[in-house]
Amino acid sequence: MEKTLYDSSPYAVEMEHVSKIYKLKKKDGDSKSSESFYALKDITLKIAKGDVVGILGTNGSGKSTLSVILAGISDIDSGQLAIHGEQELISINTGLNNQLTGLENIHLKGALMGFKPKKIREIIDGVVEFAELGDFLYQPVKKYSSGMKSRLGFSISLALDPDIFIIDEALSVGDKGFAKKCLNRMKKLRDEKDKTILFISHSLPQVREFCKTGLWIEGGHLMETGPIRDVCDHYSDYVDKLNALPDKEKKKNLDEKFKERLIVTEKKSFWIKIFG
Ligand SMILES: Nc1ncnc2c1ncn2[C@@H]1O[C@H](COP(=O)(O)OP(=O)(O)OP(=O)(O)O)[C@@H](O)[C@H]1O
Repeated sequence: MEKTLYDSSPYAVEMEHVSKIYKLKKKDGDSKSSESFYALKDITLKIAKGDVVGILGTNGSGKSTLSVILAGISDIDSGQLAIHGEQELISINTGLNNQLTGLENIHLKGALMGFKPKKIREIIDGVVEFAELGDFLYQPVKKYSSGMKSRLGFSISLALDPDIFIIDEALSVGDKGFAKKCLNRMKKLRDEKDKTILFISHSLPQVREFCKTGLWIEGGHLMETGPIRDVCDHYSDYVDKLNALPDKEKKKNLDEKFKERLIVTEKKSFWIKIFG
């Protein structure tokens, strides 16, 4: 992945023919073939700096795969990718260290970002205030509920002030009050700073209200990008039609989608003959 910071590119993200392949576990023990699976297939897109993009798609379509690739956590298997700016992924799986306390996690994340201790001390107050975790801050994260982890992860990411926020379903855990507070903060960032925000959510009303651009992925393919209203309408029609299908047809559709993404490679067998 090419990563260029503080450059003059009008884009935060440029992807060309990007594919991501995962190996599948064998179900029948057949050693002659190995199966892999396109989590994303041939994705070409550009995301402008300062855009707020809603990423839509049914379960398993590849949204989280895209989010970890854009966050620089996962490599691509083919194609080209350029990220212009510092990015932070905020997800349910927040990347916190479970053995450390909340406070220690803030120190660790700051240190990993290359911040000096003074700068880390400066951001701690902001994190503590936003997360509202009280004395839980001094408890190991393994004692946290998923909502509390989300609070801490979200607050740390906000304090790190990246150029690109990637929010993967992070607002679907935790209580409504905190989700509202996060959304309000993100709206402020959207309106006042030139941050790029990539927002993955199954809540269409939230996406419609918050985002400018829509990006719809289905079965690992890019279906559509465009104004958020259009993409939401088309996606919503698609989901309605899918849900109206009888169960047998739904299963057929899922099986077909799976087959389209499957890569089967025949392995050659080598026999070594030992002549005595
Ligand atoms: N580490 C992995 N190893 C193998 N397969 C994976 C891995 N991660 C994801 N997949 C598969 O890749 C596909 C895309 O998964 P992904 O999590 O990106 O979908 P998603 O759109 O985020 O789904 P959801 O809305 O359910 O969160 C799925 O079929 C999933 O089973």
